[in-house]
Amino acid sequence: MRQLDSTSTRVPTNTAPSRGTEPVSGYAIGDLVRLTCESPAHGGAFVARSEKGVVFVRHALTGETVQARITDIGPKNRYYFADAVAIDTPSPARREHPWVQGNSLLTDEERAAATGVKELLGGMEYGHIDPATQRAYKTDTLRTQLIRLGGISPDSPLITSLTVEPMPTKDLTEGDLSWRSRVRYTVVKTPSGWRIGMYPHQSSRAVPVIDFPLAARELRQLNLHELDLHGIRQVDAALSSRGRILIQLTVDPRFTASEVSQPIYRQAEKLWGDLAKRKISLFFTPENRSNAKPEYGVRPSLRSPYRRVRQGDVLLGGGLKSVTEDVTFGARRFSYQVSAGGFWQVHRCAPSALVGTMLTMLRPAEGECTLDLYAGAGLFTAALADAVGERGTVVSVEGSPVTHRDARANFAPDGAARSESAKDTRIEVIHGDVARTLLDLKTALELDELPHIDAVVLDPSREGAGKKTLERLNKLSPGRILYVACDPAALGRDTAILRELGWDLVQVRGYDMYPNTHHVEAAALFYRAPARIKPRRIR
Ligand SMILES: C[S@@+](CC[C@H](N)C(=O)[O-])C[C@H]1O[C@@H](n2cnc3c(N)ncnc32)[C@H](O)[C@@H]1O
Repeated sequence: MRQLDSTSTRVPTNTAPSRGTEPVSGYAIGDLVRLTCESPAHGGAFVARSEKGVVFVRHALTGETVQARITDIGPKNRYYFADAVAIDTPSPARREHPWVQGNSLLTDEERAAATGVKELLGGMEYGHIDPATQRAYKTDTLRTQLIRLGGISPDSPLITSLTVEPMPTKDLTEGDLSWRSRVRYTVVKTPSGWRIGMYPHQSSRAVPVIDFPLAARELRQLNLHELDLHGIRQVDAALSSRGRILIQLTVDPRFTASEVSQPIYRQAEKLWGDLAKRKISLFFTPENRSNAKPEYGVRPSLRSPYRRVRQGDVLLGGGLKSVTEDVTFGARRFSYQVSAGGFWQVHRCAPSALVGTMLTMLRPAEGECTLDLYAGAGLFTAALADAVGERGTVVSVEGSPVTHRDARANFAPDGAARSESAKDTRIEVIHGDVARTLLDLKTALELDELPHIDAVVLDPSREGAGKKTLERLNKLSPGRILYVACDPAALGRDTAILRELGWDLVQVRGYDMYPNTHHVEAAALFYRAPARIKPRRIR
């Protein structure tokens, strides 16, 4: 552990500036300062006030006095960013960080001795906090964004009864770790070859990563850091609910997939044995497909059964370029095709938890017309179709071409994601931008090509849906909206817009879907004002 001698190091304290004194000059990057941390800020740092301005301290806890190294400076020296490197008064909620590369209390030398890499990595910025306290911070963040940005009263039962709920850990091997069924690494050049890498916080220079405890055990056991990934730009590894592993390797545009795939395949065989037997597929695909050189008929290995691949792609090992994901909710089971590089929820328990939440909050009923906006491969589409049945309708809208292709396959007449009761349900799978598609849906409503819309699921990416999309959605006069949010600030902003448009927030739930990071998921139900149901919390 880092030993700091505060008498020999410049360590200002965060006492308030006395009136009439000269303005103090700012901190410099690398300065070591002693600070007392207050509440968590959106983004994972903790607010500390000093005579030189506000400092956002990462790797700290509320109430702790820490010694922190300044890592970045905001405009006009108005605020600073710092990493806690030693703790003077540890919080009882502090625990040892489970990841050497993410532990800010180790010195560069200690991290380098353990892993060969000295830099501190992001991606697990709440790893030093016990899980209950992490959830308390996330509850606070969610409430704050709904109050400050969404305009909800702090006294509203929506706020006072809101708590971020834990995700089930039954499928996890190590409690609140190993929840990621998907991991993405960049590739970095090192003296020993090209290795998987991650970015330190606020850095554009990636460094090698040796292990990542949030990844599923099956993915960690691959020891991907041992592969020399010459010619690869990015690695996306996925573990399916059926235990298959699909690794997409995005090929640097200076190479072709056939050039780089064989050396990597040979290393993979040495590391993992027979890939087909171990159900591991390697899928090499050009970074920018439009620039990819056509490679007619290139099949570097015939050990795996022949599968159709696009020109320029190479598929080895288990021979899969998509996996099947099974999601169960109660007695129901939905199956989905998800391609390499296509969107799927990263927490292994998230798909079933989110489907359950959607069904209990939105309550789609037989015969209803529903929209699934930002639908991905159709996680909610399948459950909506099952609920509305053969007399009902689901319109599923997704913008990414790869993920849209998955949705099309999933909801084809014989698609795997259609349950028995959804065999004849009208499911429109649309590829397009949500805002743009809402204009087409308005026309379809006017032409009676679509029945009145009863219920909407809205699950946008981190930036939220935004004003244009919500205004257009409002013009369709749907009955109720379930907003699934992965960013509390975006949910706060969009809540304010919906309220201005005449919608009431009637129920909200939060989930700790990204343990050991500061991220949090929420589901918020809106009814057209005046609310048709009383705010309450459904368990
Ligand atoms: C948070 S994901 C949710 C996907 C899905 N609901 C699920 O849970 O699996 C958001 C999805 O919206 C898509 N997306 C983002 N912006 C979009 C836009 N403007 N129009 C259409 N789709 C968009 C992304 O490709 C991504 O698949």
